[in-house]
Amino acid sequence: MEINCHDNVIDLTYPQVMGILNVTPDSFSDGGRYQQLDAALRHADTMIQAGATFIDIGGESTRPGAAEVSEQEELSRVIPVVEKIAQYFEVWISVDTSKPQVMIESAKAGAHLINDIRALTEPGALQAAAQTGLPVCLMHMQGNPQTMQHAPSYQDDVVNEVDHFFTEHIARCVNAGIDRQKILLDPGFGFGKTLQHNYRLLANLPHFHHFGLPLLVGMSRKSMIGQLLNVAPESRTIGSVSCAVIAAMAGAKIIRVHDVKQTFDALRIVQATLAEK
Ligand SMILES: Nc1nc2[nH]c(SCC(=O)O)nc2c(=O)[nH]1
Repeated sequence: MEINCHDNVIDLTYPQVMGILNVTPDSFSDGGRYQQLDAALRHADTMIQAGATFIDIGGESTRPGAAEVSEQEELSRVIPVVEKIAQYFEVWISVDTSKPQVMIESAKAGAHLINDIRALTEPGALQAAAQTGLPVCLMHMQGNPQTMQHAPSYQDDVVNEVDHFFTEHIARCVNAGIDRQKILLDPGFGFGKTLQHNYRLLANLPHFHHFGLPLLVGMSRKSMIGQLLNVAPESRTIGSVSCAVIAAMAGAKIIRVHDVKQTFDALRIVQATLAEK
């Protein structure tokens, strides 16, 4: 399994690490630390040195209750970082955005992947993503960041509802001219899910392999770990790596994390194990 962008191909036979770079003032676990360009580039370099294949740049915090960010503000946060990382580093650049203009400008600046927690549902986003020609990650979310954690519930089993969501949004993307082989799927841990919903999705990740598309997962330092361990986000590394190993052993191909070195080392163990299956 692989993904490609402008003749860059990433072999996804084994799971890869995506390092999180929040260039926001209010992200839940590292908000404000990388808002300055030099700090952002230093952190990107650290994560690349630690084994990250992707760097995911986010200019809008999606923490429940986080402030909305204007298009201009998000562009001013994200584009300079994309430009400099593309200029100085050999790494796949993912941009975590729902805004069409941020997608377009990021592609021009050298991004390789569009990562949209709203699955290209904002006005103009689908057309913008198709126009860039970049691979896209479609993530499931119930509701929106402001309301999604107010008693999430599913009529059917959460796995079946996420599966239906993927079917619907893959078709929507293909109809808009996006190559099906450029789509990645993500169940959206913590986005409109209870603790049980999150672990039901983790326990049943192999269910989604029937789409024949790479799975991207993001559980790093999230409340699905905090609610079990009762520790602050920066103390959830072991829980996060545990989730990464479970997901990678279940066939997830891209693991989106804060703790790159620890996850990279754990995925080396996973790779040695999967190679002997
Ligand atoms: N694809 C994808 N993108 C994401 N962006 C965030 S922002 C909240 C946080 O990092 O806790 N989460 C995710 C995720 O789970 N999957």
